[in-house]
Amino acid sequence: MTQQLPATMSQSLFDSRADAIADAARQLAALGWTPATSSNFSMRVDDEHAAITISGRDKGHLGRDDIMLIDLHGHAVGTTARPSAETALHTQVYRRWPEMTAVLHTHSRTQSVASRLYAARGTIQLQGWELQKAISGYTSHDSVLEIPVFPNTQHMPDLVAQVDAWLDAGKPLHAYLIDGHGIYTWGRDIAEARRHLEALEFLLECEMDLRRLSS
Ligand SMILES: CSC[C@@H](O)[C@@H](O)C(=O)COP(=O)(O)O
Ligand SMILES: [Zn+2]
Repeated sequence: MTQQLPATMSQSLFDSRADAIADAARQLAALGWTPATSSNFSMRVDDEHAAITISGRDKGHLGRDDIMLIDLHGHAVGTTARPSAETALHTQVYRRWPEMTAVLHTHSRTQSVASRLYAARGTIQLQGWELQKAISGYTSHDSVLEIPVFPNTQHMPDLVAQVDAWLDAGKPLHAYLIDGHGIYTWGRDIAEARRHLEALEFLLECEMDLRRLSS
């Protein structure tokens, strides 16, 4: 793949983002959270651009050539490659929160099963778990951490609209599940996004264990 960069963007900047995405993806794939080419990952590069995984690639074996540049409206920049089918969900985060620089989307079994279990309710309310404090802004296990579960659709504008509606209602949002699909979360840097993802995976496992053991 040939990736032409804008004149104002250095190759080393783009490469550092591509390498960080590939590293994170490899580690998440090793955990079994990106089966069968699923999942997608991105990082902000500057105020107008992000680096994102090319659609359909094996996320456990990404190299620089599997990452491409887009603008914050999801258009390819300097390449004919096709960005992730779910690019609109990444650019939505970058447009809404200038401080966010990484978006991670995975398809673990836990995320997938939890999304189905709680889809009818439309939300998972986590409370009482110490690990809630791994989510930025949460300082106590006592607070309620609410993760919405949106219906799945192949039509990205509908998903984007559901996320917008949640935020426009003034509700906090650090992550969301999509029914039968997976999870999206983000962070001010990729380490924060990973911390959110790992904490949420753990919290969803705990909730489902509790449900299983108390039924
Ligand atoms: C391989 S099925 C999963 C896809 O439909 C999609 O949900 C996904 O996560 C990966 O899509 P991609 O276009 O590679 O970013
Ligand atoms: Zn997906």
